[in-house]
Amino acid sequence: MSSTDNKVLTLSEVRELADDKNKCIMMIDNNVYDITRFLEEHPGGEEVLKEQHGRDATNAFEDVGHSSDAREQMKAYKIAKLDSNDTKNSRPTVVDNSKGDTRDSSDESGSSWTKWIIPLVIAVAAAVIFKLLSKPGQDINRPPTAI
Ligand code: HEM
Repeated sequence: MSSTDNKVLTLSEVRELADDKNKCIMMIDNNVYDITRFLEEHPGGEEVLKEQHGRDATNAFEDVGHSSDAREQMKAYKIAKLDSNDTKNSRPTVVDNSKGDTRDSSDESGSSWTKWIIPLVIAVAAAVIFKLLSKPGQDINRPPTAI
């Protein structure tokens, strides 16, 4: 855990930070990043990042389909979380899974397991039904036992 884990910035504080045009500050998924140091290293180039300065770059970031390596890398540039009062307004174009709920990103793990649990249940049910149906013709070979 880094010291930035507990830091929270409001949208106006982020905007103040972004007044410094020599920096590159952006919000992705309700976290605030200072990626000034990363500009030159970014495989996608500096320009695309500079365009997002002071903005919510969640959509732009997701549209590229960044690798898990990229997601790992970005943690090093996180400076704070976005204040939960500001999370809705800052990402108006993002499809909001939490229906306006502004709890933190631990919600996401909740929604991701639901994606595979339904197919899993269906697969298990199908396997059980298949097993029941394919039991070698017990009823045919074995006469009913007299009581
Ligand atoms: C801290 C934030 C970011 C990090 C750490 C990061 C990192 C990376 C990395 C490692 C790659 C190489 C491909 C991959 O591994 O996915 C990449 C490619 C790229 N990134 Fe980013 N990125 C960040 C933010 C952004 C943003 C906000 C945008 C869009 C505005 C963007 C646009 C691109 C583009 C266009 C590519 C090139 C994709 C390609 O050539 O296939 N990145 N980024």
